[in-house]
Amino acid sequence: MIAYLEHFVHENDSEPMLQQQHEELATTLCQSMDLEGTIDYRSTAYAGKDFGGLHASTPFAVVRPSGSRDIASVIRFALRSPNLTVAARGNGHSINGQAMANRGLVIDMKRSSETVIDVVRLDDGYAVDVGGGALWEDVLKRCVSNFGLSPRSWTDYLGLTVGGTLSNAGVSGQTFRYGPQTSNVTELEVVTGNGDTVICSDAQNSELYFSVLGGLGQFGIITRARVLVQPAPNMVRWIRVVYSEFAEFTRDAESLTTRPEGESFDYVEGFVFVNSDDPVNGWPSVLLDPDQLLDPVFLTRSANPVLYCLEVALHYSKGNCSSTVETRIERLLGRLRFMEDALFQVDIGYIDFLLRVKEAEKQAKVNGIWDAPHPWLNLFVSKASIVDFDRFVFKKILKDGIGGPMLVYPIPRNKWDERTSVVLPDGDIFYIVALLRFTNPYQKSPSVRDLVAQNHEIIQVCVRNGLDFKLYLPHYNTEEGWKQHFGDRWSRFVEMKSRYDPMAILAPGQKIFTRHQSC
Ligand SMILES: Cc1cc2nc3c(=O)[nH]c(=O)nc-3n(C[C@H](O)[C@H](O)[C@H](O)COP(=O)(O)OP(=O)(O)OC[C@H]3O[C@@H](n4cnc5c(N)ncnc54)[C@H](O)[C@@H]3O)c2cc1C
Repeated sequence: MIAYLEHFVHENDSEPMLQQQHEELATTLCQSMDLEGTIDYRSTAYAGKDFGGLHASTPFAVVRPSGSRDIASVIRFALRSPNLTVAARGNGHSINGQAMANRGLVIDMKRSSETVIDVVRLDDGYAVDVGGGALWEDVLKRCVSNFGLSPRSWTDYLGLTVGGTLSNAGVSGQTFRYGPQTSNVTELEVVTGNGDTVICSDAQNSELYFSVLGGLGQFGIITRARVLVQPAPNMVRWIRVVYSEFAEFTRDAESLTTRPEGESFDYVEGFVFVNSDDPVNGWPSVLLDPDQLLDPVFLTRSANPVLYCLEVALHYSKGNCSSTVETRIERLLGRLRFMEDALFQVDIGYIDFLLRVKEAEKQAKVNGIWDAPHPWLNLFVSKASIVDFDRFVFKKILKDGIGGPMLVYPIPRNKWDERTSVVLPDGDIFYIVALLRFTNPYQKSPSVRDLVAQNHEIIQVCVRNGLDFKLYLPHYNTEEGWKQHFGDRWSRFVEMKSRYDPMAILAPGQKIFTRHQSC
């Protein structure tokens, strides 16, 4: 069987398979792997693309497993082959081909199961067990509607899978309080690159557990996660305030993200925008409600090329006394030094707040910019370097905007578990910087190649000026790049790889290791 497969993987480059051959192969492979799910050789094009739209590949086949047993079978099958690789594909929302397997097997995790959620009682609260392929959006809806519970730590956009974000970190405006999503699970079920299905946690198989969290899919495929939850509020006051000076913005943002619970908002983020009336990059991007009109007076308030918006939110319940909520918000806002009257706010349902990017997605799909390439760059920049980053990058290189959000907000390091595979810059506080570029296919705009080059320029400027930073959702093409990224944690990463995926079968699209050839 393996020899038969190799024939198709390697020798049939120029001869497309006939439909009958496809079907024969699918049936034979399904039997050989003993799959309960399906394998598809024809409708595979989607698995050779991703949200970034910068890379393409040709998977050999897409497997739609019925559960973790199928996933283990696929990995064991690949282990027996001379050089097959296996990529778990969450929702393919990576930028640089990380979920691809050129000529390998792509496991479509999103279709692996329905989002079935079981509540688990812990000593000090509750958690839910969810499949690795579940979309966070579905987890949210089911947790709230079935149990009145909600995960504590989110990403801004919820069309991402549980396994996909846990393989990176998963950050958003709640990270300052609860840590990234990798700090908000207590147990995982993982199918390793050896084909073993292992339950792991802090107390059980902890080496695998911490390697997998933020492990870029290198050690195993997450088939289930136990996610911490808490009672869900039903309303949110969503507020944006504007600063003309970076120092004041960072002072207030750092203060809000390091105060004890009860003395701050429930969500804190921030972004940089252009001091103009440009609808995408300028002041209009700060408005929270289409009915809010921009007062022209704001446009003349500051001579700075870019301004800073602090975005905060407070949870409350419809039953709360409105004057108590107002008093709390006034007290919290009263300690901030934003530009006078540059305050915008709306009340919104909790689920709508968490799904806020979905609205933008709908609009972007209509405009064609959702499906166009996204040369995004995400960084963690230490507090010690963020002023220089503002000076060199926001105020110079990006002073005209990027056609999308330029997020920047602080995170205390003590909310991260240093035993996971995620690497962070030094210091007690670092900033998340996300340059979320959108390119408009219908308008004259810089080429994607120029934007990728600008990302390289930003990285080079950071390196040349000695800024302390790490790439988030990292992407390197050379081993040297990865070694530098991991620094003194590289040898541990390599050791864990040799233990849990010794043939380097998993997540080849990360381009960290090369599949070992079997004889
Ligand atoms: C619109 C948008 C908004 C975003 N917002 C945020 C945000 O606010 N915060 C944030 O932190 N990130 C954000 N991201 C980035 C996102 O977290 C990552 O791109 C994530 O990898 C995408 O999830 P996915 O489920 O599509 O994974 P994929 O892109 O499909 O996979 C990512 C990597 O994880 C591996 N993988 C996937 N599933 C599993 C699994 N079950 N087990 C093991 N490995 C697996 C893949 O092989 C691949 O290497 C955003 C991305 C987009 C496109």
